[in-house]
Amino acid sequence: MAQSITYTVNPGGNLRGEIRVPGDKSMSHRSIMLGSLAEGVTHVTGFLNAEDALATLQAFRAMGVEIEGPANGEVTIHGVGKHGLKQPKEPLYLGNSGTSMRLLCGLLSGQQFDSVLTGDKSLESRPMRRVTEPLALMGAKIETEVDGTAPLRIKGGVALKGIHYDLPMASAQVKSCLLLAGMYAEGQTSVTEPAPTRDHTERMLNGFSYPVKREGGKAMIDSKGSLKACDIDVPSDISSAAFFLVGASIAPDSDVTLKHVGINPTRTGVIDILRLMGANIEVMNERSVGGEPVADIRVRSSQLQGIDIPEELVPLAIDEFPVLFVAAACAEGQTRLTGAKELRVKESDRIQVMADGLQILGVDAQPTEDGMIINGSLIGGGEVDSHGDHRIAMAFSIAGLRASDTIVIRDCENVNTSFPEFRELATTLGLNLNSTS
Ligand SMILES: O=C(O)C1=C[C@@H](OP(=O)(O)O)[C@@H](O)[C@H](O)C1
Ligand SMILES: C=C(OP(=O)(O)O)C(=O)O
Repeated sequence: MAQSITYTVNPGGNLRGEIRVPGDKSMSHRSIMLGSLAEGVTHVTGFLNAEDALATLQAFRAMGVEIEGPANGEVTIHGVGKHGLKQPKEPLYLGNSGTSMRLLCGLLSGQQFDSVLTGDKSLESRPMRRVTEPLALMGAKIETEVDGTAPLRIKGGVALKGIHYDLPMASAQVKSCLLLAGMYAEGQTSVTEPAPTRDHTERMLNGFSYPVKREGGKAMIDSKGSLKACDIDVPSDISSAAFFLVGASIAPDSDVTLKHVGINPTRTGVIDILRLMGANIEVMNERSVGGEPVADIRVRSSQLQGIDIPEELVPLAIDEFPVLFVAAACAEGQTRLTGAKELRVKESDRIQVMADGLQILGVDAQPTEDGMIINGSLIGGGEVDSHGDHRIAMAFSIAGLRASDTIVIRDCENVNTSFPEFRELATTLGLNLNSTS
């Protein structure tokens, strides 16, 4: 078992400086998956060297793909083609990573061999029927535990057929799972989403010359294409940048520039929400890198105001709510989030766990079934539990900038799943954060 890490944040301070946060997690996963299935050698730069992305990388190595790196963010993938994966000798262990499990579940349903997907305690308690049910409609044979959780036992050698599926929830993982299965299905597979979600799978498939058609909220794929190796430059992860977008907004006298951040419009809800709250955020040097928009982002302190968060922004900021709740705690007036039930089935129940922690710190935070109501107030000190959820650990670290006393955060080891350099970069900018194990 991983060592238990505790963060201690001394109150106050400000954030100043220019940094580049690590590579985008969603794109790093997909670069390994698609690079492995491509014909030829794919070079990736900016790859996220963190546990979740490495879980995907190891899974493909276990299926016979030669992958060099990561070294300084560079990964070289010797693609085996769409039908070249080999049966893994052992179950594929995917750690804490929901994206790895759900996307792989679709991809492996179309292979000729059987496979088993496992994960840590958190991942093995997350709902998987959202992928196994539509895959079953395509003909896939997958066994789950009785409550629909992993381990997932996937039968190979099954003939998949294309379906149309209306997603019941806005989920890029479910959409991507079905598109990947659709690469092995007879006829067309199409997915309609109830609201836009991150579209890295569609963009990257096109980057690998695999046709994916899009019409409004519908994405369509069939099995006729093949993937051609390409070079991928993964930009910085806006979900990691988000901690500093909030931190520099709430801490007085702050001025931070975040370099080379991915600003795909399906990911920038955090900027929109913070701007609605009155944040001072400047998006500079916008450019396109490998089919994805990228920019440098400057953020300076401001007095945030409470708002009703527009529901259409929820899927576009889905991973940023833990730290947005901290922003709301520092805002003047009330902030209300609705339409965010999905937060309850992430690495932890992010509504309950954030509400519990904020209440311990003296904040008036009331959880609701699908969101939270927060009345801005002073943040005190205390001891909170991240429940092994990386984003909760980092969100409470940022709260320290406006706390009146020390905040102790338990169970922070999973920061390594998405942002191993968090403590180092945060302290470089000015956060008083110590880590002990
Ligand atoms: O497709 C992806 O890379 C992701 C999709 C989102 O999950 P859902 O599809 O479950 O909303 C997000 O929370 C996760 O961190 C990454
Ligand atoms: C929800 C997350 O990731 P995943 O679903 O891949 O575990 C996240 O990184 O916040």
